[in-house]
Amino acid sequence: MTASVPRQDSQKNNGLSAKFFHKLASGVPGVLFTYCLSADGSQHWFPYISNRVEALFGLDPESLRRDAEGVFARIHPDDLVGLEESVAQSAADLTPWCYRARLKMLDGSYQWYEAHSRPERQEDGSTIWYGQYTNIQHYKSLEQSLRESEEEASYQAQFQKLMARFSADFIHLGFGTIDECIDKLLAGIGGFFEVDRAYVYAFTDGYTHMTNTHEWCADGVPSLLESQQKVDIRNFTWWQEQIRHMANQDAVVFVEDTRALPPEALAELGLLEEQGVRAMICAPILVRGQVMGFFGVDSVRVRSWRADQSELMFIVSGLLSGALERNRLEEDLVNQSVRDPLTGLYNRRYLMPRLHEMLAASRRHGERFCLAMFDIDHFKQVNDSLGHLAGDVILKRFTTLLLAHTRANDLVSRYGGEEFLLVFNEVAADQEGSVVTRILEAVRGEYFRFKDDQARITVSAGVVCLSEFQGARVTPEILIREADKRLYQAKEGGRDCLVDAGGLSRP
Ligand SMILES: Nc1nc2c(ncn2[C@@H]2O[C@H](COP(=O)(O)OP(=O)(O)OP(=O)(O)O)[C@@H](O)[C@H]2O)c(=O)[nH]1
Repeated sequence: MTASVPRQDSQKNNGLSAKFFHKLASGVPGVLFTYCLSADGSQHWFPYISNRVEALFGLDPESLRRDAEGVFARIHPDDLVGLEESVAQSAADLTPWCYRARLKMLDGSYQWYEAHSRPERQEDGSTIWYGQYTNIQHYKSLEQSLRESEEEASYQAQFQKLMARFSADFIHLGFGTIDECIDKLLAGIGGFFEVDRAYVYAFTDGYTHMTNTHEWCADGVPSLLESQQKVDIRNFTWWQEQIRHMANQDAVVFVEDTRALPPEALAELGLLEEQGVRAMICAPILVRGQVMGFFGVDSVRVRSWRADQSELMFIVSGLLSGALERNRLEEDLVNQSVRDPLTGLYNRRYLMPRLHEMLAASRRHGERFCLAMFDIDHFKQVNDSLGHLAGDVILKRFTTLLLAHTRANDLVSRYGGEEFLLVFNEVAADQEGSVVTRILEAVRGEYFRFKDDQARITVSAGVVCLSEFQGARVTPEILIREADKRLYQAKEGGRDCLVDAGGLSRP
């Protein structure tokens, strides 16, 4: 359809009716036309096209009567091939030609038009269509906004569904499963928001440091969890300001392009650049009214967040806040029931089931451990001479010494009044005493201060190890009874000493 040939006006002989027809055509909203395509498809023209084509597209009807190319040049490039194919098809089988395409208007914008026409074959083999095309932009816009609102409704519905699922997970949270639940939530939300990272951070008191506690990363996005432990944020001026906003105004931190951050965020920008973060949103996590941390999402590209993204972030951070608050309450309750309030050490209620578990594990895997029972010597005298409060201070100080001379995975508990029980992994043969010896020596060298008074105390210990029982079935009660018996022997032996399988020794 490239060549053009001058044509005679086929309606030349019909002056009167043509005049009438022009009037009629100028009254209808669309463009009326007859369109002719030569038999070989090489030439096309509009024998008639109503004058509105000039007002709408600035095209001269006269020249279109010779060559239709002017109209075709106005068709949106994405619609042109399909339109030409549909014309060829209609010419081949003489089915009505109906098509929707975008046309370039006088102001340069594209608007949707819909054409309806019927073809007729001419004697010379050419095809002529009689029809009209009308502007359907209004319907298209309506259709588009309908589609968008449907998509929006389905987005909202999916988000609600996701939240409902995670709320149920958090409500039925089993003890010790909160981390797993948070990880699942981050994965679900990260995927839904189509972000590169979703995470939870915890602040230290006074907002001096922050630690990444949970993280989800999209495929191929590197994890930051390990590098984001105890990050010193004291020099992050801008970030400190954001924390204040989160705390006071319940605000979210909303960043669509990190490079547009204000100049005072220079240090923060350095860190974000290092991490490859270009956009982020963070919402506060509040526990008991305090900002304890934040929930955030990152994008490695600049991002235009949804207008309601802040609200959605708040819904997620609210869910996290509730779950963390409840979890903390439960942990407090459990702690209160298994910890001694004076020293903070585990009590007997915690110790006994743990010992059962350790013995069962030892039967399965052959792990050995030892048990040392300590008792402060002449503690009654300390109480009597310095007072009960001074006695308490000594018990607390002795606890600190015990913890300082044991390892994190040793089990330290307050067994009774001034009796403490230490369970520690069996060390090399003949070395069992060394852990206990160190503690006895540390206590002996310590000045216990209370107001203006100071006291020196000693402790005695009875030590028993699992290996002594050579495979015989052992219970926690048997072990404790044996340790207690040896402790008594240590007291009998003059105190400030320990008794183990090898007998009494005084370090
Ligand atoms: N201050 C204080 N004293 C406690 C606490 N629990 C137990 N005691 C005291 O610890 C003392 C233990 O005394 P005894 O069992 O007679 O033994 P002891 O004086 O330490 O003598 P030996 O064990 O034989 O060296 C008692 O006076 C208890 O009242 C506590 O929580 N605080």
